[in-house]
Amino acid sequence: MRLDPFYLIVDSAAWIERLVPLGVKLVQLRIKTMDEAGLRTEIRKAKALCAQHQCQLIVNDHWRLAIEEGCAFVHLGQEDLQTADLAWIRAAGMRLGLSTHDHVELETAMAARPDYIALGPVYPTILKKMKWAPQGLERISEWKRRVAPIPLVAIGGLNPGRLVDAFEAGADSAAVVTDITLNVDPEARTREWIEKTKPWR
Ligand SMILES: Cc1ncc(COP(=O)(O)OP(=O)(O)O)c(N)n1
Ligand SMILES: Cc1nc(C(=O)O)sc1CCOP(=O)(O)O
Ligand SMILES: [Mg+2]
Repeated sequence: MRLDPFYLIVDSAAWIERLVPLGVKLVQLRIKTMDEAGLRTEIRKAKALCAQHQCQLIVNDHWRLAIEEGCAFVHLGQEDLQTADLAWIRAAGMRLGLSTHDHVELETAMAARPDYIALGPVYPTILKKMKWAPQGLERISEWKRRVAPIPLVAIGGLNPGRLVDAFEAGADSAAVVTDITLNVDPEARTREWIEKTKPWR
C-alpha cells in the first residue's frame, strides 16, 4: 500500500472542508473530546468531504464509530490497541495505522500486521505532552529498516524545512498538525506542504 507523503491531521470536519479541496490526499480526523452524537456527525461529514475530493480519510481512535459509518481506515495508539477488537476491525475490511514510540511498542504494533507504522515524536511537539524524547532522524532510518515494506509515517514537530531530512531518512509520509492549524495562513501553508512533498508523491 502507498500513502501520500503529506498526511494532514485535523480536529474537525470544518478543517477538512477548508483544506482538503486544496489538494490534500490523506487526512486524519483526530477528535479527542466530543460526545458520541457529535463524533458521528463529524465523521459522517468528513467522510462525505473526503469522498468528494478523492482524499483518503483516517479516523483516529474511534474505531467502532468508524466501522458503523462505513469508513475505510483507522489510526490507533498503543493504549487504544489494548481495548480495540482487531479481528472486528479487520472483518469490517478496515485498514489500520498504528503509533510507535519505542522498540517494545514497535514489536506490539508489528504483531498486529498494520497497514502503516507511525513513529514519533521525531521533533519536539507542542500539540500534546509526550513522555518520549524526540526520536531524531537516525531513529526514522532504523524504523524503516525494521518495518519495510510496511509504510512508515513520521510525526511530531514537522514543518516544510524538515521534510527533506525526514524523507531521506526513510519516512514514506509526514504527518502534521500545528505547523498548519496554528499557521497564520493555513491555506498557504497547506499548499506549501503539497508542493514540498511533490518529489515523494
Ligand atoms: C499518524 C499518527 N501517528 C501517531 C498518532 C498518535 O496516536 P496515539 O498515540 O493514539 O495518540 P492520540 O493521537 O490518539 O492522542 C496519530 N494520531 N497519528
Ligand atoms: C498526535 C501526535 N502523536 C505523536 C506521536 O509521537 O505519536 S506526535 C503528535 C503531535 C503532532 O503534532 P505536530 O505536528 O503539531 O507536532
Ligand atoms: Mg489514540
